[in-house]
Amino acid sequence: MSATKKPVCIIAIGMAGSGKSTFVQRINAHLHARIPPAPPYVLNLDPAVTNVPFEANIDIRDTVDYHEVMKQYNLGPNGAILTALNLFTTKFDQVLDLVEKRAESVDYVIVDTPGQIEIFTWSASGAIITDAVASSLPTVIAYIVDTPRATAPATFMSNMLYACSILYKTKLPFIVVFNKIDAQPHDFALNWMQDFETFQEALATHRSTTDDEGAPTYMNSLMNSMSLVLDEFYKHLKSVGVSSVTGDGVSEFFEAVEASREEYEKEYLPELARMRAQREATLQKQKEESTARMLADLAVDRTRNPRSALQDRWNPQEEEDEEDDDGGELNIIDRSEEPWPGQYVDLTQARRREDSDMAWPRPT
Ligand SMILES: Nc1nc2c(ncn2[C@@H]2O[C@H](COP(=O)(O)OP(=O)(O)OP(=O)(O)O)[C@@H](O)[C@H]2O)c(=O)[nH]1
Repeated sequence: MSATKKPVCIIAIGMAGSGKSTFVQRINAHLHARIPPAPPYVLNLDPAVTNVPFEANIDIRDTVDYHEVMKQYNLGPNGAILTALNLFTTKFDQVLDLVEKRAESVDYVIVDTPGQIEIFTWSASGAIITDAVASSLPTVIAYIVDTPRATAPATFMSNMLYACSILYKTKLPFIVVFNKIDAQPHDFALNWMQDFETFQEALATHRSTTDDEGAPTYMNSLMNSMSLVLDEFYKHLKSVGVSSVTGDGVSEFFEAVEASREEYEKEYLPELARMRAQREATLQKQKEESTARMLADLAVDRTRNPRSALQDRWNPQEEEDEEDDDGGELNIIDRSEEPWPGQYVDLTQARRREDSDMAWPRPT
């Protein structure tokens, strides 16, 4: 790896049971088996997972105790996963520091995300982590699909709509990983993606897409329209078929990752720079507008009320006089340094104290 070449970060996202953890284990093993070995840097962001089938370099479970979060905040499982992720995100700068220290020696950083997909994809923490990683390393989303389950057109469509929403949210290079091809080859999915009419036929012949009288159901017509929308999304999509169990397709996956690195550099980075410049320009414009508004308000006030405006002007002489009065400093009084701090003095009983030079009034 050249000194300037940064590692690619692969963020593995997928519905529960899609085989995400098995996939992460498989690509981890694949990189270890390379000649020479290229062990990746692995992050586990799932606080609730009991067994991680791979050796994670950074594990959220070492930082946050998910069961303790449940108890302390009185939360259910999903709330606790989200809270654990939020807590971990507050320390994510340290994680990035550790990752950056390894940037010279690793080719890949792999991130496994919580099993409940929406906790990562639709939470502020997920967005913060993704943005933080993507602004320092070339980053690609690996969206894992359970291929045997996606043979039902409706499941396929909902998976693809989800993928599409993540793509539009992150704007990062995206690889759809059709997993479990040992159990179900993914050519049907490629067909559906290349030719939407084939998908519509599959929809029409699928039992649940017609009602009792044989007319297309609401879901059927919705999905027909959606497949037209998704057609555009499919055109820009990389997809590979993988078996996390046998290792089939893993090399093709890494070819897609390398292509994604180029895509990140050509498309995402300039876009990121453009967005940052735009954000700064907007902020600057807002600042200028609010200053101009304030000055305009002041001008109106002065025209309406010229006498008080005159009095309100800064007079350096006045300031000098004031400084003379109190030495120009705010005096902080520390009462604990008084001779008898906070002491109640009964004047009728007062006796002269040795260290006092005050003449106390005597009762008559
Ligand atoms: N046949 C086959 N089964 C697989 C493959 N990948 C994963 N599985 C199985 O799918 C099930 C789910 O796999 P996990 O890796 O636990 O899935 P996950 O998405 O991490 O699940 P969560 O822990 O809920 O996030 C397990 O029984 C795996 O053995 C594959 O490529 N082929």
